[in-house]
Amino acid sequence: MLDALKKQVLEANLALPKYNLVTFTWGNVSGFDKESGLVVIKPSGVPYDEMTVDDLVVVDLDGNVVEGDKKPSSDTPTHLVLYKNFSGIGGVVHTHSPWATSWAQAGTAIPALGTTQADYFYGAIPCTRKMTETEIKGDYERETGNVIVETFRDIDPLAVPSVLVHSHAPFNWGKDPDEAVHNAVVVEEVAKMALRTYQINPNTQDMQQTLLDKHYLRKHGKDAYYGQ
Ligand SMILES: O=C(CO)[C@@H](O)[C@H](O)COP(=O)(O)O
Repeated sequence: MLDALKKQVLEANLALPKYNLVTFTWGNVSGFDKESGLVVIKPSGVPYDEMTVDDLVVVDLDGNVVEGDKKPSSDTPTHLVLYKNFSGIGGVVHTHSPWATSWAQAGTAIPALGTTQADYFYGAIPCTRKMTETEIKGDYERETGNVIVETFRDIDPLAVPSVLVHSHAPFNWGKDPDEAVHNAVVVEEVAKMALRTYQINPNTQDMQQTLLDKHYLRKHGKDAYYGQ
């Protein structure tokens, strides 16, 4: 079942080490099939260089395994909360990419300091609040999804396809697994750029609104000149 989606999800998972977004078996990618309401996700703890399409696991939105003989990713509950709450997304990626994870561990949103981030995120990449002891000791993965949804109460997840989970690492999404991985690569790049910008000039002001007013409207407004 879902052979085409399984191929996409496998390729997206194998792209994580290729783009240096993960070490060992860290991170995971899933894909959502709207028609069936089923999710294809990475098996937990399987090395990427050994992973095959037959290792992937198919679950329903309640987390029940529909197909597959391996345990699904330990982060499956987080992916499922995002699919249930962010309509229109078809792929979710979680990594521990070092630069973005550094911002997450600091509990700080990545400010938009330049046009690269403005192009993709039109502003800051948000960081969730710190999770409570109850949330952490409870169903941590499901509560991680809930705190992400809470963070996006006033943010359109289709406009800002990424978040830093406080003290943990980034989650990213997109219309499909491939776009979700693309966004994960960009988050890591802009996280690196922002950190280095502050190293060069600690007084760098957050350019978010300036970029939004000027750059965003020029490149993405009604008179957009960007792209074909
Ligand atoms: O965030 C974590 C662990 O802190 C997980 O994302 C692991 O990095 C990968 O877990 P599996 O997907 O292999 O279960």
